[in-house]
Amino acid sequence: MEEAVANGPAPPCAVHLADLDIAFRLADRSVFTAVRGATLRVADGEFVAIVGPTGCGKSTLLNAAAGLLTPSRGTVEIFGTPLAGLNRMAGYLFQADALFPWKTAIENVAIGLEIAGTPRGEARDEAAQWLARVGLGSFGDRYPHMLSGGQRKRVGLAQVLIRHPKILLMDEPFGPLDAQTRQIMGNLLLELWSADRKGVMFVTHDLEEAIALADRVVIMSAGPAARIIGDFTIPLARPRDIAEIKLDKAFHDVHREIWSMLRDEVMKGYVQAEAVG
Ligand SMILES: Nc1ncnc2c1ncn2[C@@H]1O[C@H](COP(=O)(O)OP(=O)(O)OP(=O)(O)O)[C@@H](O)[C@H]1O
Repeated sequence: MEEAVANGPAPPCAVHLADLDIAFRLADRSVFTAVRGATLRVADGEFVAIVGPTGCGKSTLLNAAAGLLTPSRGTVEIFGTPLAGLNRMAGYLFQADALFPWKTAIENVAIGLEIAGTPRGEARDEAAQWLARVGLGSFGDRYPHMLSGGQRKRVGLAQVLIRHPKILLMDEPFGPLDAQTRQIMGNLLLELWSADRKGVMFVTHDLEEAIALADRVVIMSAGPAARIIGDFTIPLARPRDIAEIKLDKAFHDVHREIWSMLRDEVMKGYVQAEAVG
């Protein structure tokens, strides 16, 4: 039951995954249960990071929230409505670039609006504003291969945010970037998110990144049949600077607390990966 607040019932969660089992049928017809009994609520405007050992099921859980796969048990609700098909309230940012190589940066950012029916000139104007917001105001005419990895991520972020999704689903979005660029992108993400808070599910294997960004960090156990085994509120004030917050004593305290749980699962994850490999 949703918690009641002073002025009536609490508003529905942006994402509510309730008791999900997610299973895959393998080539030999056997069934592999990747996730079992996972329950996760992401409130509107809340930034939740999901961390766990490699291969535990983080992307699988995100894909269930995206409507890209159907759980074998349990329910997915988006703002209180059961999800049927693709989650059209969500914007996705994945590890791999999703830019069209034959379109310029500004065309890549504008395309979502154009497809939704916004006249081309208007879509371009808005795309130019978004490119400026992500620090690429003078790069609109460049094709993706003329941009650095970090710049392509900025274009990707603008491409998602221009459509004003109500929820952001992010799967290791800064994974391929070097450490400094990751920090810069993390700060940019926090700046944009703070200006217009949405519910965020952010998958990462990097506990430091998760703590620096999120309001809550959720820990998954090693698979198969991975479960959510920890849910930590991050007691760090905002606004945050990703580099500076990592020097904070409170950051170290919460990192130690979460890592004491995560460490064992990471070790199990490696043992299982070696056994399969
Ligand atoms: N389509 C599929 N068919 C069969 N098994 C799958 C499928 N997709 C994922 N899996 C398995 O489900 C488990 C969870 O995969 P998932 O990609 O969600 O893990 P992850 O935690 O995101 O991993 P990583 O941190 O390495 O990216 C893995 O054992 C994976 O091999």
